[in-house]
Amino acid sequence: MLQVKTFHIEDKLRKVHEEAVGKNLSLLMSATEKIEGVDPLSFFDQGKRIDEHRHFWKSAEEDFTLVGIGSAISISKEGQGRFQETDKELSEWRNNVRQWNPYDKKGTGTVALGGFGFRPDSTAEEPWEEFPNSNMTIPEFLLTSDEAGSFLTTNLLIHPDDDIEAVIQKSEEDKRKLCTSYSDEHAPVHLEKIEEVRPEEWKRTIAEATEKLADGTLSKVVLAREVRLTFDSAASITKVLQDLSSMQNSSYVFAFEHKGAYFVGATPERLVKVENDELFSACLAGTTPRGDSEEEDERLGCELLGDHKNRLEHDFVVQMIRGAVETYAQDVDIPETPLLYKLRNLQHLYTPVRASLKEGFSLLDVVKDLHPTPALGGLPQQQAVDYIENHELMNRGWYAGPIGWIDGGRNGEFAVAIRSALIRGNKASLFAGCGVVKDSQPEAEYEETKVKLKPMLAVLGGEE
Ligand SMILES: C=C(O[C@@H]1C=C(C(=O)O)C=C[C@H]1O)C(=O)O
Repeated sequence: MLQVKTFHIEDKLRKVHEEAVGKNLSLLMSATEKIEGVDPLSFFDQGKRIDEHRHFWKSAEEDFTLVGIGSAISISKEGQGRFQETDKELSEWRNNVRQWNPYDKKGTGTVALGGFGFRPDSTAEEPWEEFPNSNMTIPEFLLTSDEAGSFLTTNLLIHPDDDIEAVIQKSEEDKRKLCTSYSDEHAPVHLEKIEEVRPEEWKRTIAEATEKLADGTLSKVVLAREVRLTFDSAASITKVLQDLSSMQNSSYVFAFEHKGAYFVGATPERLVKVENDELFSACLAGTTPRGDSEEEDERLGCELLGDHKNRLEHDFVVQMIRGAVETYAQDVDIPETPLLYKLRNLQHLYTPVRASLKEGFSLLDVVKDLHPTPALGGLPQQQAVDYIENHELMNRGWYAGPIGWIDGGRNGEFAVAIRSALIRGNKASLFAGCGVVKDSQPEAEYEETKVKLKPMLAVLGGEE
């Protein structure tokens, strides 16, 4: 067992409980301590002994991991106001928190992790029955790891009628379990069946969309499809996260658990990040495969940079993101021409966005206006979203929605939940989509989605 240095928070808990009794009010307590020798994946794995509500987040560009176990505060909203209502409720809890956090570290303390479904109004349709429309959770136990070390935050909602000694004992036991390194073997799954959901019909929807696009009502629409897998046994999410982390460079690796179902993936696409009031977004649209040799890879990259159809798809995203960011930020810096963003199986056109967040706005304000960008929805936004609702052959649920975290100090990051799968026991649904413009070819788009499915397929027993 690893030796973990922790400070004890008993006295703090007793003090908060006394106050809760005195005021006859539930109070949120948050205490952050520095710990050593805890591996984030092990912490996640051990979390299943404590609560079936776990979150995992690894940043794409830096060594920064968050793991949340259990929930002190869980906020689920739906409808057009879901981002702002979530923001408001989080602020109310944070304004009233009894907090001990001697570290000035982003991603510690009352961090909320979670995500929002693609549509504001979608209900729990198959296969998303376990997932609320949106959920942001302040976990009971949060591990924050970066190159400077690891921090453990305990967030507990203390009620006046709690048996505080029992609460103290349980939280100490839970922490001990979480900080014990895992010994279980995590075997890969064996794939028994792959079922593409109506591939020929999907290609026909692409052809129909190009007709609609040719008449000018829509400029771009993103259409996705689903592939269903069956395994010989339940998939180990720890193993899936481990493999995604080692195989997928430049990608956010994530898992969100709700009632035994897991939304897992490795997405390359940042929606927006705010750190020290600096705002970063990214335009990612336009796709080609990686080459087998260096020369071929370079040739494919050059062709992508010069390809009219892909540049058009990409420019729609740049224009829209610029407009949304300018509302909330100043000194907006967006290069004129895109770069290449190279992943293991694919390369994308990529334009980074940098700006300064204006005072008085929060990360979720920006998320509300950015989502969905034309990289996931289309243009004009509402017509494209309605077109998707009426024509796509699957329920998006959280696929292509914003997922991420936000702390109490205006720092946080949201990515777009693509290259993802919903896993439940020995079954999984994988999702992948592509931007359709008037010149798109159904067969080429089908092939593109096949490559986009590879990262998840490869860690679920399929071929890469
Ligand atoms: C919709 C997806 O990817 C999006 C579509 C892209 C494209 O059409 O070129 C590229 C990156 C993503 O913005 C997906 O992977 O499911």
